[in-house]
Amino acid sequence: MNIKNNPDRRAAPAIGLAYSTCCYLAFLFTCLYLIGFVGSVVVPKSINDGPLVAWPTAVLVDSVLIILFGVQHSLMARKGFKRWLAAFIPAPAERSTYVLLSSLVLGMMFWLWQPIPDSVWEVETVWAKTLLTGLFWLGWGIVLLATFLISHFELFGLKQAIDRWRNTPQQAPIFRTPLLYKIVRHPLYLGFLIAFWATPHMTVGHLVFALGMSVYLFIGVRFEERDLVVLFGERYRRYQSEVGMVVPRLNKPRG
Ligand SMILES: C[S@@+](CC[C@H](N)C(=O)[O-])C[C@H]1O[C@@H](n2cnc3c(N)ncnc32)[C@H](O)[C@@H]1O
Repeated sequence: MNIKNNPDRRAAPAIGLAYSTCCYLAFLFTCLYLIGFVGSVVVPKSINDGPLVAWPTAVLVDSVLIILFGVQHSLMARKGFKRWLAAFIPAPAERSTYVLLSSLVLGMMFWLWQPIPDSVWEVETVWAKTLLTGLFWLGWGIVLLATFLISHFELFGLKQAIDRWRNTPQQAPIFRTPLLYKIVRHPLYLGFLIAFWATPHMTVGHLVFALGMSVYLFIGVRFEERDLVVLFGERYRRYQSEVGMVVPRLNKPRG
C-alpha cells in the first residue's frame, strides 16, 4: 500500500500533534503554578506551605528535589540522550517529551517540597515591598518575552509537531540575538534569577530554592553554551566575547 494512503501513517502526525498540544498545556499550567509557588500567590501549596519537619530533613528533601530537576533538565537536553530517545519516539515529539517530563518533575517538587518558614529577611516599608514585588513580576515578564524572542512554540515542542502534521521539513536551529539577546546571552535565565530572588519576605525554604536553582542555572548554562558553540561555531564564540552571560557588559570589546 502507498505510504500516503496508509491510514496508520496519516494518523501518526495527528496523534503527534495531539500529544504535543497536551504536553504544551501541561507545561503552561506547571509554569503558572511555579509563579504562584514561588510568589505565594493563588496556588493551594506554595513554597512556604505544608506540614513542618525538622529543618535538616527539609533541606535534604528540597535539595534532592532540585538536583532531580537539574539532572532531568540537563541530561535530556544533551545530544547523546536525544539520539538514544530517537530510537523510541519520533524526532518531532522529542522536545514535547522533554517538556512533559520537566512538568512532571516540577509537579513532584511542588508536591513534596518541605517548607522552612523562618525569616531571612522581611521588608515592611511599602515602597521597598512594592519594588521587590514589581521585580518579581518583571522577572517573569522577561522569561515570557525571552521565550517569544527565541521561538516560543519551538522551545515547547509545538512547532515541531505542527511542521510534521503539515508535512513541512524540520528546520535547522537558527542563531538569534533579538532585543534582550543583544544585552545578555541568557535573558530567560536572568528572568528566572530575578523572579527567584526578588521577594519582600525571604524564608529559609525560599532561600534554599533560590540558591539551589541559581546554582543549577549556572551549571546548566555551561552545558548549553558548549552545545551552542558546536552548533553555531565562530558566530557564537564572537557573541560570547561581545555580550555578557546574565550581566550586561559595560565595556564592549573593540574591533
Ligand atoms: C530554555 S532556552 C534558554 C535560552 C537562553 N539560555 C536564555 O536564557 O535566554 C534553551 C534553548 O535555547 C537555545 N538558544 C539559546 N540561545 C540561543 C540563541 N542565541 N539563538 C538560538 N537559540 C538559542 C538553546 O539551544 C536551547 O535549545
